[in-house]
Amino acid sequence: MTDPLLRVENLKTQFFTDAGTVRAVDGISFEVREGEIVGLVGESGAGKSVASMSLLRLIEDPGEIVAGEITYKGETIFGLEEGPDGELREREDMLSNEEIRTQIRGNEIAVIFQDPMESLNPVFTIGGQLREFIELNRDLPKDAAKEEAIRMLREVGIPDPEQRYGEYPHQFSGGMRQRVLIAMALACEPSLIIADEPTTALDVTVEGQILELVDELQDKYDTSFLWVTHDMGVVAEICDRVNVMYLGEIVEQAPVDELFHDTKHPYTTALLNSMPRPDRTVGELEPIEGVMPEAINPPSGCRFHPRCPEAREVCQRVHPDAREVAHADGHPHRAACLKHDVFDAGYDESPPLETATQETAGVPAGGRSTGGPGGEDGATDLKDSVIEDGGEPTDGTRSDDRGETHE
Ligand SMILES: Nc1ncnc2c1ncn2[C@@H]1O[C@H](COP(=O)(O)OP(=O)(O)OP(=O)(O)O)[C@@H](O)[C@H]1O
Ligand code: NI
Repeated sequence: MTDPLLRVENLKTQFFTDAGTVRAVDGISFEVREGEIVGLVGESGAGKSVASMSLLRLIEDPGEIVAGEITYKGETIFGLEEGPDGELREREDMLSNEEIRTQIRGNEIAVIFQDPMESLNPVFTIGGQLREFIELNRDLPKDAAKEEAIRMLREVGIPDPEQRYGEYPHQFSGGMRQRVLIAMALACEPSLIIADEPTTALDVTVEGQILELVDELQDKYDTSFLWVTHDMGVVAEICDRVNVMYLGEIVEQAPVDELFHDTKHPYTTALLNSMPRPDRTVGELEPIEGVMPEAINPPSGCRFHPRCPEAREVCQRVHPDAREVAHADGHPHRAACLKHDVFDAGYDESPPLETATQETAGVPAGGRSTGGPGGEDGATDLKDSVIEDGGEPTDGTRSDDRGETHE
């Protein structure tokens, strides 16, 4: 296999606040290969945005990348080595801020954020901003840049682009503005686009259209994406492979079909069970019990154990790293859960823990069995629907969960 486009190894990003050290990203490893759409999914506060900002070294004070390695096309975006004094220092071959700004950002790796109004200036026309961006980044004369801007607007499905070119951001709908940002991201033909919840603020129909557009453009330009979302429905729609994040860690990593059909981490199961689906009424949804703890003081052992229906005593003590538990489509399926044999942690012999989830899960109406050896029926349920209904696992009900899971 060829080298991945982007390789992230054991990345740690922390914020040094008065209240303590926030371990926002705590040792994550993943790759994005050429032409892939890779998901980063998890609840609010999991560390998805901090992880994606770290990739372009956009973390600001009091935050800092404290460990790990980020490699893009063989270039070191971040890396540490031990200096002569024994202290860690930045590696010599690490790109400078200037190099990141001029050679990587925009040209090689573009970013699309959730709120287009943050990226678009309200006092300049859409076309003017896009043209200027193209002029600066592609070294084209004004006329050619304008032509290219109009072409890009058409490419992302803005009707009547010559006309809309002269309009201001407030004259565009949310979905149209997001299309403009996609045009801007694509304008320099980057190899990788990092998209941080770019469709979260949109209604479901518009979101669907944008996801379709991304799929099309991805096919055409062979751009790779790192797609950040809290929504498993979005993951099912566009991702090839997915990383599930919980409290700063990647707890499961697999090709998307494999993740949905053969879920290996109870947190992923919980995320999938909390996802609206056409075959379920809202009343049948099972919200994940409890709230994610603070990243300042994460729980001992497995960080998910206080909320996990399958937690055993050992899960309080032993911290699982993500290990390969299966292999699918030429990719490893990794999970950080002690119940798997590869951990050899004595899970089977360990007494079940009384977690909040297990107490409430006993209520018959919930339909979910208590933890213990047979506690995987959540996952079994899911096998029947999500993928089999043709990649449309969600419907109009999806917007319902937005307010609750994001912000
Ligand atoms: N500037 C900052 N100072 C202190 N803590 C921060 C800062 N930025 C982020 N954090 C913390 O880092 C952790 C991860 O935040 P992050 O924004 O990456 O989560 P997320 O997964 O993107 O969530 P969401 O879905 O809400 O966007 C959180 O605990 C957050 O409070
Ligand atoms: Ni975020």
